Amino acid sequence: MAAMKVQMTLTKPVTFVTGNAKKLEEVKMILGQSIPFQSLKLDLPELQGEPEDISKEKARLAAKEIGGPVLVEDTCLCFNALNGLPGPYVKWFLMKTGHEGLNNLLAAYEDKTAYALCVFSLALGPDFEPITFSGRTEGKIVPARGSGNFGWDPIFQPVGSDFTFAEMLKDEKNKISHRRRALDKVKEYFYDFNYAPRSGNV
Ligand SMILES: O=c1[nH]c(=O)c2ncn([C@@H]3O[C@H](COP(=O)(O)OP(=O)(O)OP(=O)(O)O)[C@@H](O)[C@H]3O)c2[nH]1
Ligand SMILES: [Mg+2]
Repeated sequence: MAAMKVQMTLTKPVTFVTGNAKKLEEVKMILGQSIPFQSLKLDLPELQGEPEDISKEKARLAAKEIGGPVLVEDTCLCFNALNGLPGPYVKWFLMKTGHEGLNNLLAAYEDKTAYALCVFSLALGPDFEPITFSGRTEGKIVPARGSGNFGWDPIFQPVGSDFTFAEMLKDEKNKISHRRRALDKVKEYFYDFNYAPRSGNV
C-alpha cells in the first residue's frame, strides 16, 4: 500500500525574513513558483554560536514578530585552516577588512580551502520549534575577481570551477550554491508534507 501523504495546512503563506536584498533576489530565483512565499525586510538580532543555533534563533524571533510561518537563513563562509571561522561572523570581517583582509587571514596557511554554508530555518509559527535545512558548497579563497555586488562572492571559487561566484552568471551560481542546496531540501520538505495554504492554490 502506498504511504499516505500528510497534508500540511498553513494559515498564511510563509514569510521569508531577511535584511539582505541580495539573498532575497537569489531565493526568489531559486524558489520560483515552487513555494508560495512573501518577504519582509527586517534585520534581526543574531545570537553568537553554531550556525544552526543562530539560524533557529532568528526563526524564533521572526515567528514571534510575524505571528505566522517564517523562513530565515544564516550564511557562513568557513575557512578550513581556521576550523570554520569566520563562519557566521563573516559579515563583520567583510565589512571591517574587505576582500583583501579575508584573504590575509589565510596568509599564514597553505590551506586556502573553504566552504560556504547556508542554514535555512522554517518555523511554522511562534509556538513551533524551527526545523533546519543546510546546504554546503566546497571551494577555496582567492584574490577578488568578478563583480563585487554581493558580499564575498568575488573571493570564493567553488571546487570544479575556474570562476569565482562573482564571475559566474547568476544561473550558474544558483545551480551549485550553498543557498540552492539548502533550498532544494526546503522544497523537498514542502513537497513531502503536501503543503497547501489554507486559502489558496499552490
Ligand atoms: O558573496 C556572498 N554570497 C552569498 O551567497 C552570500 N550569502 C550571504 N552573504 C553575506 O554573508 C554574510 C552573511 O551574514 P547573514 O547570514 O547574517 O546575512 P545578513 O545579515 O546580510 O542578512 P539576514 O541575516 O538579515 O538574512 C553577509 O555579509 C551577507 O551579505 C553572501 N555573500
Ligand atoms: Mg544577519
